[in-house]
Amino acid sequence: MKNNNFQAVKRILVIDDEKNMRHMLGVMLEKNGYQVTSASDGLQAIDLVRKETYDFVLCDVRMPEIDGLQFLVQAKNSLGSSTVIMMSAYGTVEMALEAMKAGAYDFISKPFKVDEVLLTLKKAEEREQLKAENRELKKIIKEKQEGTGFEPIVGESAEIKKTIQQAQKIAQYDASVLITGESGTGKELVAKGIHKSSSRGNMVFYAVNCGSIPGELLESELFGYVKGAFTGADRNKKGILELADGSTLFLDEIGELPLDMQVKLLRVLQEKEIHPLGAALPKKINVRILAATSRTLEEEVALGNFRQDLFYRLNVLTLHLPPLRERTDDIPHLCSHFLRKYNKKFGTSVQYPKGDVIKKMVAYHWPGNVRELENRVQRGVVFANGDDFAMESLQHGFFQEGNGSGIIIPYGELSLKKAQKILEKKIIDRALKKTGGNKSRAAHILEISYPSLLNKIKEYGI
Ligand SMILES: Nc1ncnc2c1ncn2[C@@H]1O[C@H](COP(=O)(O)OP(=O)(O)OP(=O)(O)O)[C@@H](O)[C@H]1O
Repeated sequence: MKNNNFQAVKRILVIDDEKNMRHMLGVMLEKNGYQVTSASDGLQAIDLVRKETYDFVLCDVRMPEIDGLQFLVQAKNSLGSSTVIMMSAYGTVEMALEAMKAGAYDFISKPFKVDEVLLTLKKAEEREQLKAENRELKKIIKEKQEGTGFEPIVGESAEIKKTIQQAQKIAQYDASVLITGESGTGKELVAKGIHKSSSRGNMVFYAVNCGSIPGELLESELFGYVKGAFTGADRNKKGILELADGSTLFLDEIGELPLDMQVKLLRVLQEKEIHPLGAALPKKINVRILAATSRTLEEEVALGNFRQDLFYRLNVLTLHLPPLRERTDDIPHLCSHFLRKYNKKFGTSVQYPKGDVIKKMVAYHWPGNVRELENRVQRGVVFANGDDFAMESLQHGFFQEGNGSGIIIPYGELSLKKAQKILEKKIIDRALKKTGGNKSRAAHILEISYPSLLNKIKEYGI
């Protein structure tokens, strides 16, 4: 584990095979306020930079075992933002220049004066400070130009504001996220926001719906394959996990992922590596997984459809998107937003729906959530009469539940048992609709136990 703690004192690693040189540099640098660590060869230095973070590395060019250039190449991934300065003796300047091409900041020629070393370090420090300021300014400009990534999410309700606040926090941690919520509540929109406002925000956002790819294609789509892996594999193909290397992958409907794929995904999360079909060796990748589900994964775990270990892995940072019926304050804002969107798209100027329609919309249970609202507004614009919103697009289906009980007992049925079953089936149906398929909440509304609801669902084939 790297120690990346903030340090006010600058840390420096001196790599030189000459003991006297290490000693002289150590004394001189410590006297000037640096915290010095020494390594007598490149291999030992690689080990050190893997474990610790250094602000500067002063590295001799010519050394036994591996030379300074080889050290630079082999330690590249571990050096991070360390500034490397090469020390070259007579005859190794060429190599020092090569090292600069490979990423070293500067070189100083041996023998050098103490001031020369200090001046080079000072220059490098100033450059680092300028770079950091530049990064900060770029970030501010980017945020000003593009916003934080959550602007497309419309809503003024306390619920959605809280969700966005949580999402903004979550975005800063480079960990997997599980986003739950009924279909159409905006899980993908929030995932995009998390990606955009994260450190990976400049990269392309990748998304896959696990339920929409046939099982037999899923593995090659996600993990890729090498030429000859199976009949028809006439070239290497990168999977989406590899394409998303360095970026974010949104896995929608993760609950639909077949069990064998769940094992493979767990490996991605644990080992940070993928194994393309037919490949001899695994490949290291660095992808941030944002998974979403409209199912209750705890239930899927209990039913044996979802691996518990994968669930725990994903369930570290979670975000729940409340259904639209639980944040009805958003309805008028969303309605205006979609009206503007489709007026712009179709070049129309359809007016906001008149009358007490908003009241009715607020009372409706919105099983398809924001997506349903968007579709209804779009239809209202398309079928508008002049500038008058087509009201039937909003009203259709709104009052279905109010038209009588909707429960039909066959004429002449005298068995109380059978009538009770019909009634039970209908009420369970209704409760499941009301909770968007969430069985534990449905059981609560129905005032029966969860296992009893599962039994009835099975019995009635719901
Ligand atoms: N708060 C919101 N503001 C604006 N548009 C929204 C909002 N929430 C959802 N939408 C829109 O509604 C549609 C559905 O959203 P999205 O695809 O993000 O939902 P989802 O929860 O991922 O759905 P599913 O589970 O079915 O994939 C999209 O067109 C999205 O842009």
